[in-house]
Amino acid sequence: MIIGIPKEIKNNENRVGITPAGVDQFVKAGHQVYVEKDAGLGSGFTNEDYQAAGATMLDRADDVWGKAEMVIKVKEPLAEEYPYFRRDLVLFTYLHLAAEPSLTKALVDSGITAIAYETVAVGRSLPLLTPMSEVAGRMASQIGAQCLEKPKGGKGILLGGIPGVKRGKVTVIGGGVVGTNAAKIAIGLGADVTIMDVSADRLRELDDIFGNTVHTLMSNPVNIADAVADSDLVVGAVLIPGARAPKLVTEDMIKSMRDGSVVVDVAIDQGGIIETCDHITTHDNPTYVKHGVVHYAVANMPGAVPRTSTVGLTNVTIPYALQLADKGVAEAVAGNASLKSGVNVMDGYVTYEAVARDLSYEYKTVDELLE
Ligand SMILES: NC(=O)C1=CN([C@@H]2O[C@H](COP(=O)(O)OP(=O)(O)OC[C@H]3O[C@@H](n4cnc5c(N)ncnc54)[C@H](O)[C@@H]3O)[C@@H](O)[C@H]2O)C=CC1
Ligand SMILES: CC(=O)C(=O)O
Repeated sequence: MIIGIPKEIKNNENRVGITPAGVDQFVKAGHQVYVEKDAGLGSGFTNEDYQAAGATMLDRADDVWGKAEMVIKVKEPLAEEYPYFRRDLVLFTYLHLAAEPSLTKALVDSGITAIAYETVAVGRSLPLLTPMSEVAGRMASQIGAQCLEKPKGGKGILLGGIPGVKRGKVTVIGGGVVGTNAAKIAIGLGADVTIMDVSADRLRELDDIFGNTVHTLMSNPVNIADAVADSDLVVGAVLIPGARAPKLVTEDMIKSMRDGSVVVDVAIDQGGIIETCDHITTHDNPTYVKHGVVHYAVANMPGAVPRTSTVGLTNVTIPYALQLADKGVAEAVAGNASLKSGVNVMDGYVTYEAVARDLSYEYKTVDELLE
C-alpha cells in the first residue's frame, strides 16, 4: 500500500503521524511511504532520518495526499485539507467528530473511509487514546499550577503550599486515564486532590491506587457544585467514547469560584465539560478569563511536547496501521473488532453510533457496508 504522512498544520501541532522507526516497519513489510518535507522536524526527526528509513520525501502536502492510499496523521484535518478527501482514500488519525460537524460533513460527502484513533476499543480501553491522555493529564496539573501564578492571571497560590500555609485544592472530574495522570502530578506537587467519577468501581480502584493521598467522590451535580466552589484548580477529564462531552460544570458553578481560580478542560476535544469553555484555545493564546476564572481549553495539548508524544502515539498506532496496509481496509476491519470500532465514516455514512446520534446523521454499521 502507498502510505502518506503530511505535515500537521494545526496551531503549534509539532507531532507527526509516524516516526522513522515506523517508516522502517512499513518499508520492510513491502509498503511505500511518502512523507512531506520537514513533517518530522517539530518532533526532532530530520528529512534524512526518514530517507534513511526508506521514505520518499515530497515538497507539497497535495502530492502526499494525492499519491497516498492511506494517510496517517495526528490531528483532525482542518478545512484547507478537506479538498484532499476522496472515496478511495483511508484516513487514520484523531477525529473527535461529535465536536466537528463541518469535518464530519466533508468526510461523509467525499465517501472516504475515516478511522478515528480515539474510538479504536479493546474491551473498555481505548489503546490509541491512552498515551496522549497520559500526556495531557500530566500536563493539565503542570499547566494548572502555572496558571495559578499571578503573572499568568491566577490568584497567586502555590499548589503545594509551604509549612504553615495551606495547600491548594484540585478537583479532577473524570477518573480515567487523563484524570489519573492529572491526579498523580497534582499529588506530586503537594496539592489537596479530589477525584470524581460516575463509576463506583472506578472510584474503588482509584482509592486502591492513591490511598489517603486523594479524596474520591461520586460525580453528581450536587457534589460537583460543592467541589468546584471550593477548588483552586478544576480539571475536566470525562469521556463518553465518541460522544459530545456532557456539560457537568455550569456557568453558575464557575461564578461560585474565587477570582483567579483556574479550569483546564482537557475534554474540550469532545466539546468540553465546562459550560464556559465555549471555544477551543491554542498553544499561542491558551487562556482567557471569564467570571474571574482563568480558562485553558487547548485541544492538542500533547502537541507542545512532541518528542514524547510522537513516539508514544506511534508506538500504539503502528500495529493497527500495518494491519490496514497489509490486508486493505475491508479485510483488516472485518477481521479486527477493535479496528472496526474505529471506523467513524465509510462510503458516505457515519458508522459510529454516538457521532450519528449527536450530529443527526443516518447510522449504518460497518458490517452493513461491507456486505
Ligand atoms: N485536550 C487534549 O489535548 C486531549 C484531550 N483528551 C481528552 O480527554 C478526555 C478524557 O480522556 P480519557 O481520560 O482517556 O478517557 P477515559 O475513558 O480513560 O476516562 C473517562 C472517565 O470519565 C468517567 N465519566 C463518564 N461520565 C462521567 C461523569 N458524568 N462524571 C464523572 N466522570 C465521568 C468515566 O467513568 C471514565 O472513568 C477525552 O475527551 C479525550 O479525548 C485526551 C488527550 C489529549
Ligand atoms: C487526543 C488528541 O486529540 C490529541 O492528542 O491531540
